[in-house]
Amino acid sequence: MQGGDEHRTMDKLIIRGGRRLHGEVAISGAKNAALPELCAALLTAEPVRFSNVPRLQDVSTTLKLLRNMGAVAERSESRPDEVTIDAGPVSSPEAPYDLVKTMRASILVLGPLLARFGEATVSLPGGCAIGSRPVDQHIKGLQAMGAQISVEHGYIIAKAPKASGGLRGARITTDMVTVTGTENLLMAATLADGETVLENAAQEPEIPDLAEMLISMGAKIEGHGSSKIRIQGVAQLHAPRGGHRVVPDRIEAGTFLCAVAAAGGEVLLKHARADHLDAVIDKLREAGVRIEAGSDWIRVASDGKLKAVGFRTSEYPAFPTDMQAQFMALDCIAEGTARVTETIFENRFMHVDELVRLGAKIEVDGHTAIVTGVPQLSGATVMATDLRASASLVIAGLVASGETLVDRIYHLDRGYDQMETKLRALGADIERVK
Ligand SMILES: CC(=O)N[C@H]1[C@@H](OP(=O)(O)OP(=O)(O)OC[C@H]2O[C@@H](n3ccc(=O)[nH]c3=O)[C@H](O)[C@@H]2O)O[C@H](CO)[C@@H](O)[C@@H]1O
Ligand SMILES: C=C(OP(=O)(O)O)C(=O)O
Repeated sequence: MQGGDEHRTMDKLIIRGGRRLHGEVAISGAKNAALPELCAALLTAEPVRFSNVPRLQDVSTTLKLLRNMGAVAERSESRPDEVTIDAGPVSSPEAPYDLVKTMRASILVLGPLLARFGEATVSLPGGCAIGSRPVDQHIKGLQAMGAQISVEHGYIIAKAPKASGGLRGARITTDMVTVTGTENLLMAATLADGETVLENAAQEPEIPDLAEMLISMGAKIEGHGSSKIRIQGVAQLHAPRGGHRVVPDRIEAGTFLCAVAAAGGEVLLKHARADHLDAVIDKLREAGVRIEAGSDWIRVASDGKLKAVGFRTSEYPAFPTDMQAQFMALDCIAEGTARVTETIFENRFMHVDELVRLGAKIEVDGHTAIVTGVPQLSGATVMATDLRASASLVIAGLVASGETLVDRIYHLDRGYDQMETKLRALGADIERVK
C-alpha cells in the first residue's frame, strides 16, 4: 500500500552504521490508538480535543478524510501533539478511494458514520504489501446489527436508516480476532439500540484506550481489554470532558528497544508502557539485553552481543506481528539460529530479501523464517516495502558497516513520529535526503 504526500515520496534515509545509542527518547502517542480515536470523533456533534497525537502521515490522512466529509479537523500550531475535531458540520458520510487507498485504517470511519448518520459509503481499502487484509468481519458484524450492506464499484454502501430504527444491538462472534474489526463494531454499538456483545474481541491495548475514550463520551461499555465486550447503546454521545490523551505507542517503544539492543548503548524511553510490551521484553532479555522499567519508562542497555531468539507472532498479549520485522533484524546479527513464525498476515516477510542484501542469512519456508546470525552486516541500498519492514532496515543499517541507503521511506513516515530525528539525538549517524 502506498502512503505519503507527493513531496515526501522520494525521501530516503542514509545511515552510517557503528554508533552506539545513548540518552533519552520520548515515545509518542500510538498510531493504532490515535487512528480509531480520531474516527470516534464522528460519533458526536461536539468538538473533541485530543492530546499526545503522534505526527504521522496516517494521522494527516485521517484528518484529511474527516475534513473531506465536512468536519473541522485541526492540529494546534503551538502544541503540535494536540488535535481538535468538530464533526458537527459533517454533511457527506463518504470516504473516497483516493484517501482510503493510502491507509487501511480509513475503514474505521464505517462504524461511526453508520451509527450516527444511518448511512455510510466507504471505499474498500486498497491491497497491501503484508497480505490481502479483507474487511468481511466488519461487514458481517454490522449486518448482524441490522445494516443493509452492498459492495458496488469498490465501495461499501451501508444503510441503517434512523427512521427504521437504525442499528440494533446484537451478539457478534468474529471468525478470527480482528483489531480494527473490534474497534469498528465497538464504535457502532455505542449508538445502537440495545445491547451488543462482541465475542472473540481483540485485546490489544489500543482497544481499552478507545473504549475508555468512548466511556468518557457517555458510552456504556464493559469487558474491554478482555475477549468479551458488552456495550449498551445510548441515544447520543458528547465530547470527552477534558479531552482524550492517546496511549503511548508500544510498537514505537519496542522498535527503539530493538535499535538499542542491536546498536549497543544505554537509553531511557520516556512515556513508554512496559506492561504493554511483556512478550517483546521477555524475548529481548532472552537475547541478552538488560531492561528495567517503571510505570511510564523503560531503560534499555546492551553491549550489542546478542543471542538469537525464536518467536511466533500472535494476538495480544503474545508477540505482536508489528514487531516481527524489527526483532528479526536483531536475530540477523545474533549468535545462533532463530525460528521466526508469522501467524497473523500471509505475506509479512517482505523485509527478508532486503535484509539479505545487507548480508543477513535467512531462509523462508512458508510462514516461518530461519535466521542464522552473522558477525557483521554490510551497508547497501535497500527498499522499504511496508511500515515495519522500513523500521527493520533502519535497525539493520545502524549496525551494518559503511553506508545503508533506505529508499521509499514514506512507509516509515506513515507510522513513526520523526524517527530519524529521535535516533540522531541518541547519537546515530542518520540523515534524510530528498
Ligand atoms: C490500524 C491498526 O490498528 N492496524 C493494526 C491492526 O490491523 P487490522 O485491524 O487490519 O488487522 P486485523 O486484526 O483485522 O487482522 C488480523 C487477521 O484477520 C484477518 N481479517 C481481518 C478482518 C476481517 O474482516 N477479515 C479478515 O480475514 C486479516 O487479514 C489478518 O490476517 O491489527 C494488526 C494485527 O495486530 C496490526 O498489524 C496492525 O498494525
Ligand atoms: C500494519 C500496520 O499498520 P496498518 O494496519 O495501519 O497498515 C502496522 O502498524 O504495522
